[in-house]
Amino acid sequence: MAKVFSSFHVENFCFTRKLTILPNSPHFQKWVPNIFSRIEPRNHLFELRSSNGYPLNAVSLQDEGSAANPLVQEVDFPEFEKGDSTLSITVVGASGDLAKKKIFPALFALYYEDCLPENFVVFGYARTKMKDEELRNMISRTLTCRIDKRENCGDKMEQFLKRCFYHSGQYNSEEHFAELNCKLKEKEGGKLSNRLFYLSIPPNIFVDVVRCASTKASSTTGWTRVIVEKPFGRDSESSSELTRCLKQYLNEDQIFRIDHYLGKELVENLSVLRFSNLVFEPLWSRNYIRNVQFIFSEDFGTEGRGGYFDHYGIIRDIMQNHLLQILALFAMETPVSMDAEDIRNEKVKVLRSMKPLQLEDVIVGQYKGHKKGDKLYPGYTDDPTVPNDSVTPTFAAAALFINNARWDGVPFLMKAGKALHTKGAEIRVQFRHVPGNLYKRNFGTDLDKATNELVLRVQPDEAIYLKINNKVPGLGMRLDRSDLNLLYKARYTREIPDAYERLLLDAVEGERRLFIRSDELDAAWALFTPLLKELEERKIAPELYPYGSRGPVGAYYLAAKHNVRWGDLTGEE
Ligand SMILES: NC(=O)C1=CN([C@@H]2O[C@H](COP(=O)(O)OP(=O)(O)OC[C@H]3O[C@@H](n4cnc5c(N)ncnc54)[C@H](OP(=O)(O)O)[C@@H]3O)[C@@H](O)[C@H]2O)C=CC1
Ligand SMILES: O=C1O[C@H](COP(=O)(O)O)[C@@H](O)[C@H](O)[C@H]1O
Repeated sequence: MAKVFSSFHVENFCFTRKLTILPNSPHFQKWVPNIFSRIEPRNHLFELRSSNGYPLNAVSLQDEGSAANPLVQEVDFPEFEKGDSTLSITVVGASGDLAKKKIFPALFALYYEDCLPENFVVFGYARTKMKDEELRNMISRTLTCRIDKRENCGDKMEQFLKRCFYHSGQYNSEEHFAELNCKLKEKEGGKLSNRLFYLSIPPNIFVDVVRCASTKASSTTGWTRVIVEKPFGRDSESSSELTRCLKQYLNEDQIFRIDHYLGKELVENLSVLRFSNLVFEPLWSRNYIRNVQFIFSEDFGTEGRGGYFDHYGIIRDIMQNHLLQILALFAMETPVSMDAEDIRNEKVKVLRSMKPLQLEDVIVGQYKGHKKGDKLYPGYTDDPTVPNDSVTPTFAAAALFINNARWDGVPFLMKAGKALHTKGAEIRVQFRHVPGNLYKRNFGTDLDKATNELVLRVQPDEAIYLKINNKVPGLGMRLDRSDLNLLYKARYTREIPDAYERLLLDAVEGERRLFIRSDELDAAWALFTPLLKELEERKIAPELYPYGSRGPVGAYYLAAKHNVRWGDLTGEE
């Protein structure tokens, strides 16, 4: 008979029990049985951080149920010895930019934080010939991450590097993946093994790798999962074809399509802000919101990635995925729960309710060379890997609409560009004017300056601030716009994990909430594909803007057409 308890503390827990959530707790009904999965502290009752038999270190569970009405139950579970399973993470494309910049640092940070199971190994796989030692040198040489300044970083790094190995092979060679399989088995030592492959490679070789890895290097005892980087296709057709090909070798639940913006702290917080604060959700509709802006800006060009970029352009690189995903989270209806399927169901509904994008809803731009002082900044087409007559946009602004009861008529504006004056990403919510505003004359003729604005600064310097009108202290009545400001670095001492850390951990734990489901992807492509076709078939010339500027003026006209004034990432108004 299962033992029932209402409060529980676990120290160095080694998967000797399973906790299950009783059915009288509706939030938890979908909790996956059989495995220990991370439960988000979504009802503030638990935080479990482990999966599939891996040790949990110093986890504290607190249950607010009572003995009469318990929420947690301990049930029998076959005893597992500590360390009975292994996890391998194979980074395919280990010699590449993303692997060096993001994936290895994220793995090290997870290791440092004790988030990875006791038995885990990292394999690098690529064509470049390298010995294990060379991979280790590459990792330690290029590794910069938030852990750098921490205590014991050097010792931890030594331990981490001992777990890193390399295998050189072709991406379409079953034989080479069979060799990798042998090396993996050797490290696993006959234990139950779970395998995660991270495809950090150009998309044209995704299918080859998935074929070889799934036929020759899948786990035979545990799970096999594959993280697929973007771009996931270039349009509806190629994306469906890619999904079809991958599904010859993998089930949907093995595919983790990553969009690293979903792993950013502020983006994760969007749902918390909306659904756990009474002050926001009632305002979250056309009744109070005038427009919403999603802004992405980089102060550098496509340096070093021109060849890739020219095939995709900024709409595919940033808008169709990162900004659209944030928009969907922003605009979705309240999900039944915070479970992956419930959230993704709501996001798909938003995407499918969107008005088809037309040429008139978009403006495109491309940066040109610009001399500032002594320094000459190159234009996009100065890159030798980019054709001189390329019309690929490095900047785009778009006005999108959601045809549903909540958002009818509200412009959702997106703006994304490279080689602009600043780097940052923000969500800006501009509220309507106060009807019959008693202080109208204090604002002169520009009532826009009097409206409230909620800003979620995704990066850099994560912050949430609300612009409100306030009386300037003193005699007389003068108003100004001030900020209620939640600046993360002032409020929290904890470091913000990199998006790749969060997403890698989620993939290890089988948490799919922040990964893209295939129907979401279809809906996202359905929205952008006709527009992209038209832009490309008609070879619409982008408006040129100088490197380091604020982008094409066309973006201002587009916004003005919808009665919108862009917010400024630098805070200037
Ligand atoms: N870099 C970034 O900031 C971001 C990248 N991405 C995506 O992540 C993936 C990896 O990106 P990134 O690391 O920049 O890519 P790279 O161009 O650096 O490629 C990664 C590795 O793949 C191999 N490779 C490169 N080109 C080819 C080719 N034509 N045929 C076969 N193998 C090739 C190379 O390894 P070897 O020659 O040793 O086999 C290379 O080291 C891509 O899908 C990219 O779109 C997504 C977001 C950001
Ligand atoms: O996916 C991509 O994202 C990066 C920007 O990511 P960030 O986390 O540094 O903001 C962008 O530079 C790249 O072009 C794009 O492919």
